[in-house]
This record gives sequence, structure tokens and C-alpha cells, in this order.
Amino acid sequence: MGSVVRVAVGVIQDPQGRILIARRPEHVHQGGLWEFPGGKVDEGETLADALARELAEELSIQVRATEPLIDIRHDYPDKSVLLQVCRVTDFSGEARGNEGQPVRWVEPAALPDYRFPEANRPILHAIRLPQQILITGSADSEADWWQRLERALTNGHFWIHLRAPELSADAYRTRALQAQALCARFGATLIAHGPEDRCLSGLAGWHMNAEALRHCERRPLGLSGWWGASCHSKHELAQAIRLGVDYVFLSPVQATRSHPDSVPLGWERFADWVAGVPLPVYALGGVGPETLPQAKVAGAQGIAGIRYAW
Ligand SMILES: Nc1nc2c([nH]c(=O)n2[C@@H]2O[C@H](COP(=O)(O)OP(=O)(O)OP(=O)(O)O)[C@@H](O)[C@H]2O)c(=O)[nH]1
Ligand SMILES: [Mg+2]
Repeated sequence: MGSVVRVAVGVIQDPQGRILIARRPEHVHQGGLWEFPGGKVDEGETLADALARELAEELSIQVRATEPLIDIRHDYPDKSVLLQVCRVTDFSGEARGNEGQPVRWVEPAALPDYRFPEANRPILHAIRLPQQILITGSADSEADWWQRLERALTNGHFWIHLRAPELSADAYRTRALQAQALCARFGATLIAHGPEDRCLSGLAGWHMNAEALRHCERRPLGLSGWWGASCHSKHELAQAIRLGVDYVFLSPVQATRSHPDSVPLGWERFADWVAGVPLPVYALGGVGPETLPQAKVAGAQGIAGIRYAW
């Protein structure tokens, strides 16, 4: 196998939130499938320059602002690629298929209806996942817990992981269904979080703890919706990739009061472990909205945590 081909890929979003996709010509690599426009990074070129050049050539648009989304290392039988995917958040010009390729603006939720190259699966997840995830924490009383949840929702936290290890399976189910109703009022997504007995139908998904990940062999039957997992090592990241989970938490990045005995990874090691991992990875442990830019530079999809907003 030859060397890895570095590819600049743009997820171009219009002001209505729709995303531009194009169909690859039949005769090229992965031909006939839909793609996010972009192309190979030339020798000596920066990623930003390559993306701007490719999008001008292929679509006649001028890139004005980008932010990193995800880097994906993927081996096709005939070719190895590193897709360096950026969101294009601002551009000028009207996109047209300069090479005769059909182009289409589609809603993010409709992307799964299109066939993309195999390497693109994590891109579709990264587009639809948020940059911040709030994990529920403890409270002084039941009433206090509900107040905290409602305050978080009011403050715009719209992706919530229901973590409540102190509850029995029955009590957890009851809380989950009630919390689900409250989240729905705010248009928020509620994900179950914890061991197997927390994997409930009816919620938007399940995030397994590291213990459950260790013993897991395949996607749980009956789990529709999002599938997340907690990782603390390269080995666990590899297991999550092998199973095909949709996203992971990697922790602890920094020292945290909730796990005082764990040795923090630090941003450098976090970035090293995450490089090319074909999954959206959230930084967890001692992070908050103020560390979001640093997390993204380190290759994260975003941040997850309890303290910063609970
Ligand atoms: N642009 C783009 N390439 C992708 C995507 N997914 C994916 O696996 N690739 C792979 O990345 C590689 C490079 O992409 P490309 O064919 O656009 O490169 P390019 O514009 O420089 O084309 P050229 O070599 O004809 O000038 C191809 O092997 C392609 O199959 C995607 O979403 N967008
Ligand atoms: Mg191209």
C-alpha cells in the first residue's frame, strides 16, 4: 500500500443550516457516491489553502471562515486517506458544479438518505452532534435535581446525558421518562448514560460506561438512535471504533474533583490519541465552555462535563 493521501474536505453550511453535497463522477475513486466537496492537499500547501483552492475550482465559491470538524484516517482496499474535514461557516458566491457534478443542498437530518464513501460515516455523525454535552450530576433533593435540569435547559443546554448511578434501575426508568418529557418541551435531546440496565428504549440513545464497553461485542439489539461510549485509554478507543459506536468521551483530560485519583491525560496526549480516530471524540474532565477552542484544536468534537453547567 502506498502512502496516505491527505484530503481537504468542506462541510459547507448555508444560513438556513443546509449542507452542500456533490455526486462523484462514475469513473473516479468511490465514483457515483455523494461526497462533501474537496480534494487532495498539494505538496507544501496548508489545509486551509487546499480547501479554498478546491472549493473555488469545483464550485466557484470563496471560503471566508472555517473551523475544524474531524480528521479521519481510513484504509480503502486500494487507497489510504486522511480526510481533514472542516466546517465552512462563511463563504461568498453561488455554488455550482464546475466539473458537471450534480450538487444539492440538504438538511442535516436527510444526509443518511444519501450514499457516501465508507470513510464518511463519522462525518455524518459529527455534523449532527453538538459541541457541548451536559452530564447530569447529583443534587440535594429530588426537587433540587429537577430545578437544576430545568435551569440547564433554560440556559440552552440541549444535549443531556442522564447519569444517575445512585438510582435503582426502576427509579432510573421513571426519572428518564419524566426527564424526556421535560427535554422535549425545550427541543433537547436526552441520552441514557451508564451500565446496560440504563439502555432504555424510548430515549434518543444510550451512552455506555467503560465497563459496559469492555464487555460489549456488538450494538445492543433494540438500541435505536445514538450510541456513545466512555473511554480512558487507546485500547478502549480501539474497541469503540471496532464496535462502530457513534461517538465517545475521552477522559480525564484535566484534573477533576469527581475523579481525584485519576491521572489526567493533558491536551497533548489527548490530541495524540485522537489524531485520525474515525469517531467524534468529546473531551471530558476539568473542561468547560472556555476550553472548547482548545479542545477543538486538539481534535475534539467538543466538550462534555457535569460541573460547568449543572
Ligand atoms: N472530496 C472528497 N473526497 C473524499 C470524501 N470521502 C472520501 O473517502 N474521499 C476520498 O478522498 C480522495 C480524494 O478526493 P478527490 O477525488 O476529491 O480529490 P481531488 O478533488 O484532488 O481530485 P483529482 O485527483 O481528480 O484532482 C478520494 O480517494 C476520495 O474517494 C469526501 O467526502 N469528499
Ligand atoms: Mg474533489
